[in-house]
Order: sequence, then C-alpha cells, then structure tokens
Amino acid sequence: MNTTEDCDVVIVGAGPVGLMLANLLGMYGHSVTVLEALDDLIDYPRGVGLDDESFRTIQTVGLVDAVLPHTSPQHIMRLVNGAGKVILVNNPQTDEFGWERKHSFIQPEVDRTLYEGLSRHHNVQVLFGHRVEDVEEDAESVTAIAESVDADGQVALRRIRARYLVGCEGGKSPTRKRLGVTFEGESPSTRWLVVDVNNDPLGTPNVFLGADPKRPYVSIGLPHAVRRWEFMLHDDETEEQVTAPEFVDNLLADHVPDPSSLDFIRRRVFTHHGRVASNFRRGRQIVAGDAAHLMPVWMGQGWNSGVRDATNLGWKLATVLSGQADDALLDTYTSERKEHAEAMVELSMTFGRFIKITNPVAAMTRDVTARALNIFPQVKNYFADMRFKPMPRYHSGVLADPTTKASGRASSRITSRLIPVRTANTTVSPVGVQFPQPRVNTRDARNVLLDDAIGNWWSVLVWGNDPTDLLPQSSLDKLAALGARLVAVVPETQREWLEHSADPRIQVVGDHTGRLKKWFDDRPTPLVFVRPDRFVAGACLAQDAPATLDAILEAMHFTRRTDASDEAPERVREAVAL
Ligand SMILES: O=C(O)CCc1cccc(O)c1
Repeated sequence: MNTTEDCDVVIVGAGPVGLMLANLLGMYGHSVTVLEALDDLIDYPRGVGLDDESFRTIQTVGLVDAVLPHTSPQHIMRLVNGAGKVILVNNPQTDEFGWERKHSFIQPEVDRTLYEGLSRHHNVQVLFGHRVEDVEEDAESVTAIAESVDADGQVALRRIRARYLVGCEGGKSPTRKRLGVTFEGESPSTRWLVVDVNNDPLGTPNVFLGADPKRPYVSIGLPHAVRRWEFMLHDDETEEQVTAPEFVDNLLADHVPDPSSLDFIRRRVFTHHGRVASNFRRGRQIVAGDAAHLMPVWMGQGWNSGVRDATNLGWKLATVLSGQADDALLDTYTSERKEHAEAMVELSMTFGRFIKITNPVAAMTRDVTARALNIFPQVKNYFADMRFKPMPRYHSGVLADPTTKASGRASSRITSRLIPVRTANTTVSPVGVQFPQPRVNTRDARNVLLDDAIGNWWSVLVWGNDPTDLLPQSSLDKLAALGARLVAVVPETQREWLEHSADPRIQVVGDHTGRLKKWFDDRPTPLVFVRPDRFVAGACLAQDAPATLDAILEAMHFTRRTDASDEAPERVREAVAL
C-alpha cells in the first residue's frame, strides 16, 4: 500500500443513501469513491415504501424512467382488527411535489438503478469487497484505509484520501462510532419475522396491518408479484424455531391456501429501533441514513429518511467543495435534518405501540375508539391524507425568514415588511418548507414538471414579473455568483408575451394548471429563493429581495468566490449564461 488515491468525497456503504449521494455529487461534477464491504448490492427487499419527496430526488438525478417500472403508485395502508375489519385507512391523494405521496417499490431493483446511474459519471467509482479498516483525519483531508481480499486470498490495502467522508453503512455505522456521538432512543425487545415470497399467491395490492392481539401481522402486495408478510414473535419463540419451514407454513396457513407452494425469497427475524445520533457531523466525517437514525417500519420512512439526508447533504457538500461556501455550511445538515428524523422516529414508534397491543381488552378499546373516530370526517381524513406525517419544515439552517426568530443566523437583519394581510390570502410564511412542483409550460412550449424547467441548482421564482426588472444589479451579480437561475412564473396566457419582452437570461414558465397562482395567492411573498433541494430558503416582497438574499448568503456561509470564469462550477457557468 504505497499510493494514495484522491477524490472529493469517500462514501462508505453502497446502500440507497450512499448511492443517491454519489449520484448527486457526480451530477454536480465532484469525484467520489464508494467503498462497500460486500461483494455486491443487497439483493433482498427491506424497505417497501417510496414517497413523493424521494421521487423528486430521483427526478433530480435523472433516473425516474428507470425507477418507475419497479414501483406501484397509490399505495394504500389499512389497519384491520383481529376479525379482519378495516378500522383505519391511510390513502393520501396529494401530488403537490410532482409525484404521488406513496408508492410501494422493490428496493433491490431501485437500489440497482441508482448504482447503474453512476456509470453516467466518469468521476464516480464504486469499489465492492472493500472494508474500511481505519480512517485518518487531519486539517486538510480524511483518508479511508480499505481492505480487500482477491480470489487467491491475497489481502490488499488501499488508501483513499478525500475532503470529506460520509458513512452510509447502516445502523451499526463505524463512522458514527468514530464521531463519538450518542445514538439516543429505544430498541424495544419485540421481534418480527419477515417473510418475502416471489410468486404472490394472493395478488391483492396495498398494505394490511393486522392489529390482531393474538399475533399482530403485516401483509403487503409489492410490484413484480412479490408478497411481504411480517409476524410479531412471542418472547418464548426462538429464531431457530420461527425460521423453520413448518413454523412459517403454519403462520401462513391463515393467509394463503397452500403455503407449501411458495417461492421464498427470505425469512428473517428483526427488531425495531428508534434512535437518532446526537450529531450528524464531526470535522470531515459525516453520517447519513440508518447510520444517523433508525426507525421502525410503520410509516415506510426508513429508505425515504435516508434519501432526505442525501438530498440535504448533496448540494451542501457540492457548494463547499467548489469553494462557494465555508465548511460551516455542513453544520446546517444536522440542524435541518435531525429534528425531522426525530419526529419521524417518534411517530413510527407510537404507531408500533398501537399495533403491537396483545392484551385483548386494550385491543378492543383501541379498535372501538378507532372506529368511533372514523365517524368524524375530519378525523377520518386526517388519517386518510396522512396529515399526521411530519412534513419537513426547517426552523434553522440555510433560511432567511423575517417572520420567525429562530431561522438563519442573519434573518434578524431583514426588515420585516410582509405585505399587509389585506393584499394576501394568508400570512403563512413558506420559508423552510418544500416548494410545490406542478407541471408548467416552458419557453419552448414543452410541458414539464417544474424542477425540469428550473434546473438542479438554486432558483429565484417571481410571480408575474421579470426578476431582472425587480432586482438591483448588485443582487443580480450575487445570484450569478451563486449560479441561481432566474424564473418568471406567469399564467399560461401571458407566457409567450413575456418570452418576447423579458430579459433573455430568464426562464419563463407558464402556469397552465393555476396551481402556482394559488400558491402565490396563499402566501404574502411573490418572490421566493428555492434551494437545490427544493426547500424555500427565503420569501419576500420584491423590495425586500436584496436584504433577504444577503441573509441567505450569510446563513450559508457564502464566500462570494465564484463567477462565470473557467474555474467556476459548470452549474454556475450554465446559470450565468442563461
Ligand atoms: O406505508 C408503507 O409504505 C408501508 C409501511 C410498512 C408497514 C408495515 C410494515 C412494513 O414493512 C412497512
């Protein structure tokens, strides 16, 4: 081991989070080495739910067409009691972020698509069969020392030096242990047996959560004729017992006429955990996905929470690596993601307690209460629409919100001059939440989802106006240095007219569905700064835009280094050339 290979980021673990992060960084032009201890990707299903936010990131990395065939939209979840009667339904109908809120999916196929997507990026490599044995960190770099064993049993060590290392190697994450942070929460002792089969003998779609006090169970129809069952285990049942074919056939006898004809993918025992790391970063090492937080399966949020981490971290790493911001920007990864991960863990743990009830009297009380609550449409819709799912809303980080005290560190400098209530439908600030994604028409009359029109980096969206008419040259220069795309959003009726009269550098989008008009009508902020991860960093009146922009740049520790020169990242040059 004499040589050291260099790259921008070492990712440890070729699971979905590592692969998604590698896709994002590769797309932004950075070099990545992914080190995976296993010889290949894991080939059996684990996560089964893919949500709209993850789909949006899959869209960002350009892999939607390859992922869609491994998904089913309108993924409904029903809670049934011991007699098989439905007591709660969860069937959200919204597509506000451009995609159905819930899909089922085949994780090994989607993970493989993410892996194959990396071949588009010459600067990204995945090394299977490479176990990280040691990590050295100094002021300038972090070096992973990885061991591999060839077919003849020869052991080789490889040194990969990078600016940052991201541990995406699951709940037992050695990276998290090296950070020395705590992994707070609970690991209830309840065990579950998971049984996946290939030739689904039922054929019914969707998820059934069987709140049967005798033995709670789960039955899920997945794409490609895969069926998943999960059975809660009693304390006296050993792993050896419950994975034996006769035991499994016995459990399945209540669900399928002939269990003996099933083509089993896997039978495995697992326990749920509800834990969150106290910090997701220390120095040059960062954790993401299960390495940073573990949650029970009930909300289908394990895979999605990891993808949210990658989405949050990807653009921040890209910004720091290209010199646009100081590395303090990376601290906002913990402050933004940890709170939401905690909320998701808490919700998933609560749901688990609700399903796992084995005391018959307590179970009956639960069922009667749930059915009684269903009589009230508001309660019924609350569950059906999944309004109990905490949507990410950042309160501190790369934000500038004059309406809250706790936003980005520079927010207090913004003059708080929101439109008087009489000229807006509400006074709710959109700062810290995701911007919606309806379909729009573009300059060349293509009908696309909004993100495909505004690109994969920063954008400034203005309702009904040409941003170059509203913003002073000093702000336009800063936005050019940031690489932000300027977007005028107009009713479709005005699109062609504006295209002819507006500054040629701006993108004009026609709101033919009226959804964006409604969004801007509902908020007192006709100018919004949208981050690369689609969250609103700032929103204001046009006249407040210069101060809001300055506050955002300060909150992201912007260095103002970049311009449209040859050294500028490609995305900046593209935006400036618009
Ligand atoms: O809603 C979903 O995406 C399914 C969540 C779920 C529920 C129960 C077990 C399991 O493995 C996933």
